[in-house]
Amino acid sequence: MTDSIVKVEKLSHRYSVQWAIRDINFEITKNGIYGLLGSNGAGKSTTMNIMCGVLKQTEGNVYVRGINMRENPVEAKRRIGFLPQKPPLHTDLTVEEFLKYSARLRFIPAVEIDKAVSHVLARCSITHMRKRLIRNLSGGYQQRVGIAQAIIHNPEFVVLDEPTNGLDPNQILEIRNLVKEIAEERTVILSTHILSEVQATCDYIRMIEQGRVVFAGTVDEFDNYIVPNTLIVSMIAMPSVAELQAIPGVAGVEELGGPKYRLKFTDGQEVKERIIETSVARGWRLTEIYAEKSSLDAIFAELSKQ
Ligand SMILES: Nc1ncnc2c1ncn2[C@@H]1O[C@H](COP(=O)(O)OP(=O)(O)OP(=O)(O)O)[C@@H](O)[C@H]1O
Repeated sequence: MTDSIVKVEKLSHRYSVQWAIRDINFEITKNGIYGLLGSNGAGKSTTMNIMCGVLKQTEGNVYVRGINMRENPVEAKRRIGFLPQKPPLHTDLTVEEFLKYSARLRFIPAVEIDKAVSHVLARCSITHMRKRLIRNLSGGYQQRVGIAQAIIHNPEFVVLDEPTNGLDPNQILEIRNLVKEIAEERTVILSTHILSEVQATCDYIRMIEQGRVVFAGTVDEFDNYIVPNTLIVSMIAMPSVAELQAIPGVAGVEELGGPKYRLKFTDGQEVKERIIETSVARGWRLTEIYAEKSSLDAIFAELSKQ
């Protein structure tokens, strides 16, 4: 069997005249949780809808385990589970009725449906809710039902479009944990416009802006993408701001309270050595100096500009 779990090749889509996504390429060959990150309107849902075969692309191809979604959608979709941005829940059904219905839609043989439903009820911790009408469930439980229908046919690849959108903080944590659990057995790709969501849940990031992929890598690589340009320093004998500013390479000084400063610098590592040397020479008694990591928000803003 091919190593390629999913491959997106030169994918472009135009709704009317305007391109929603343009030339998206990526391949997933390793299990893990992949975050598709982008601001509103970046093209995440369009990409996911095409990957799952619910929208026909204008150009390009999607392969699931080497099967072309356009040419052989039934076979490709067997391997994919999908939770769209608006979960396809029939709210007048009970949880159990809805999952049985989903199982039939996924061609699960009649004799295996009860077992499949029991399995996903347990997996998503909703067994005790199985007789409840979906419309009476909280947002968090409805989302669990949405995830349960996405994995009812035990797909090896699961696509979740903004799975924590609209949930309260406790529900968000619960859904994140559930996503991590289901990813132990399969590959998951989820979309979000929230940076902390990716950091908390995902192993890898694809960032998409204005319909194009602008970053692909691990969460750590993403975090380090922009070289830090600030240092945090603490000193026992605090110098004045003017004295710090006079050190060549220091472009700005911000007092952080206590014996702590944030120094903006312009010329890489050398400035750190200069600060240490000056501190020793003038008896400032430096206790701490480290480069500050760029916040994900800063990286996001930087990448969005490209
Ligand atoms: N059915 C449609 N008809 C016309 N334009 C559309 C349609 N759906 C999406 N678009 C446009 O395509 C672009 C990408 O939208 P898409 O929904 O894929 O983005 P997104 O990243 O998922 O954003 P969001 O998080 O807001 O859903 C946007 O400019 C959007 O307005």
